[in-house]
Amino acid sequence: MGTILELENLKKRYGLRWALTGVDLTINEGEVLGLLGPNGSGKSTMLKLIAGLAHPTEGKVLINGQKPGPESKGHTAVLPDVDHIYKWMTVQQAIEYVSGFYEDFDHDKADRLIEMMGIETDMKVAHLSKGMNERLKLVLVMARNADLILLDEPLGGIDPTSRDKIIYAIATEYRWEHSAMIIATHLVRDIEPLFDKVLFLKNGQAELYGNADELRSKYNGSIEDIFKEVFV
Ligand SMILES: Nc1ncnc2c1ncn2[C@@H]1O[C@H](COP(=O)(O)OP(=O)(O)OP(=O)(O)O)[C@@H](O)[C@H]1O
Repeated sequence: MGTILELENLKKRYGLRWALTGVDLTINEGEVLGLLGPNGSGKSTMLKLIAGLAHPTEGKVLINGQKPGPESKGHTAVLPDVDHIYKWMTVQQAIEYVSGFYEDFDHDKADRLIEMMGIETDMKVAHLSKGMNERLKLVLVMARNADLILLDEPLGGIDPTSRDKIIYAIATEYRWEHSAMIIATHLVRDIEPLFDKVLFLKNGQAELYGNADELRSKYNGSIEDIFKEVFV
C-alpha cells in the first residue's frame, strides 16, 4: 500500500493570523480521510495547500513524493475547483469540454455517475438548480481516475433525502485500490462510514488524528459523537 500524500509540519499564515499551525499526516492508497473541524479551523486552507492553490508558510506537502506543481495537479481532482463549466452549455457539452482538460477523465465513469446522480444531460447548465449544479461538479471530479481526490463539503447543497444516494455514488466510483481521498465536511453523520482516518482540526492544529475504527472504539461512539465531545 503506497503512500500518496504526506504533510510534514504544514503551516500557513495569512498576514498575522495563523490558519494552520503545524499538521503532520500520511494517506496511503485506498484510504479516505475525514477532515473535520469548526468554521475557520483551517480545513479549506489545508486543502488549498495540498491542491497547490496556495503555498505553505512552513513545512511540506508531498504528493507521490513530490511537491505540488504541474505534475501533481494532473493527478489531483479538486471539488469545488471545477471552473471550466460555462452556463450556456448543456450538461453533456460541459462533460465533453471538461474531459478535454484531463488525461485521466473516464467517460464511462461520468455516464454512470450522471445516472446515479439523476442529472438530465440535455439540460442547460444555467437551468440546473443549485443542488444539481453541485452534483454535476461532483460528477466531473469523481469521473477522473485521479490519484488524489479532495472534496471540500461535497454534500453542502444536497438535500438530506438525496445524501445517501450521493455518498453511494462517491463510494462506488472511488478507486479504492489506487487513490486517496480527503473529505472536508460538517455533515459528519451522513458521510462518516466512508472514513478510514479522521483529522479533527481546531484553530489550525490537529486536535485528534487517527484510524476511524480505533477512535470509535476508544471513545465508544461514532465520529459525530467524538466531534461533539472534542469541540463543545
Ligand atoms: N485568503 C485568506 N486571507 C486571510 N485569511 C484567510 C484566508 N483564507 C482563510 N483565512 C483565515 O484562515 C482561517 C482558516 O480558514 P479556513 O477557510 O481554512 O477554515 P475552514 O475550516 O475551511 O472553515 P469553514 O468550515 O468555515 O469552511 C480563518 O481564520 C480564515 O479567516
